[in-house]
Amino acid sequence: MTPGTTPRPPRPSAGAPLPHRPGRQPMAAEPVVSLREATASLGARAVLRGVGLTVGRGEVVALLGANGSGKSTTVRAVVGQVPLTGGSLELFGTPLRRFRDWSRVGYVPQRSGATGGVPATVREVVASGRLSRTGLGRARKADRAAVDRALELTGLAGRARDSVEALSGGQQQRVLISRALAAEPELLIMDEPMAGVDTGHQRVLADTLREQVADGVSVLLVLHELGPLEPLIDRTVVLRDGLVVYDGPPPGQDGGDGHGSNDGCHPHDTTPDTTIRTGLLT
Ligand SMILES: Nc1ncnc2c1ncn2[C@@H]1O[C@H](COP(=O)(O)OP(=O)(O)OP(=O)(O)O)[C@@H](O)[C@H]1O
Repeated sequence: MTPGTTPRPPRPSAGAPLPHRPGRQPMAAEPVVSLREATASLGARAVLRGVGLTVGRGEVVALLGANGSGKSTTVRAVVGQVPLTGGSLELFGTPLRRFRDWSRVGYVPQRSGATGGVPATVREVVASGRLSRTGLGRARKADRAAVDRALELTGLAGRARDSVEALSGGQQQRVLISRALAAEPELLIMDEPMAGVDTGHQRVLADTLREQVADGVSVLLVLHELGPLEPLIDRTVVLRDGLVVYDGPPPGQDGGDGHGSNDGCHPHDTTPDTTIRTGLLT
């Protein structure tokens, strides 16, 4: 990704933590992610067939759906790793082709080794998340402090000097989350961040995410189940076969009519509960 050079704007103050946010409205501002009628192919397969997805400033959106429905491809398209064959994508109001400010975006890919086979310590991998801010320049005090904080937030401070290869799969996943947090992004995109993480650390990560959200960070998550993140989620978007089949409140936050709100962009033909369960279980 291209390191950004533009200084980031001041964040809104953190204020009180947000314990539960049913019915919370997205903040009025241009969306941080605006994907419209997106199509994309992998090999010969049309994987995204007209996906519309927005993430408002300060909003937490969960992307759900069955295996192969196109969730990872959608978020990979959002971070510029999968080219669109049609439709449009804007990040922070800027078309992707002109977007350079990647330090504003933290991305945790679907579970993969944290080192890519290169021997490195936990701290080195987490510090690499800072490169989008520092480039290849020397790490300054603020950079070192951001890395320390990212390590603490995921419970890895005590493992900072260890080789990543000596960590378990779930611990490596936490390294990748730390790496994304180290950049102090305004938009966090995480593809199944809880995969392989034990329940205790899932709660720690949920608390961490809650702090990020309270600090004004927008979040797009690929999830298979809402789990401990459920109270944080403003909106769920369900994909099926490369199309959005539901876009609205998560189950239990839909005001009781079972249909939730529709932003007019996406058809939804069944209740959130049914759709989400169907999306997850088919
Ligand atoms: N490199 C590839 N080449 C060809 N097809 C691919 C490739 N990667 C993914 N696909 C196909 O794209 C479709 C969507 O895959 P994607 O990984 O986006 O799904 P997903 O919803 O994230 O699934 P999961 O829940 O299993 O992670 C699948 O049918 C998959 O087979």
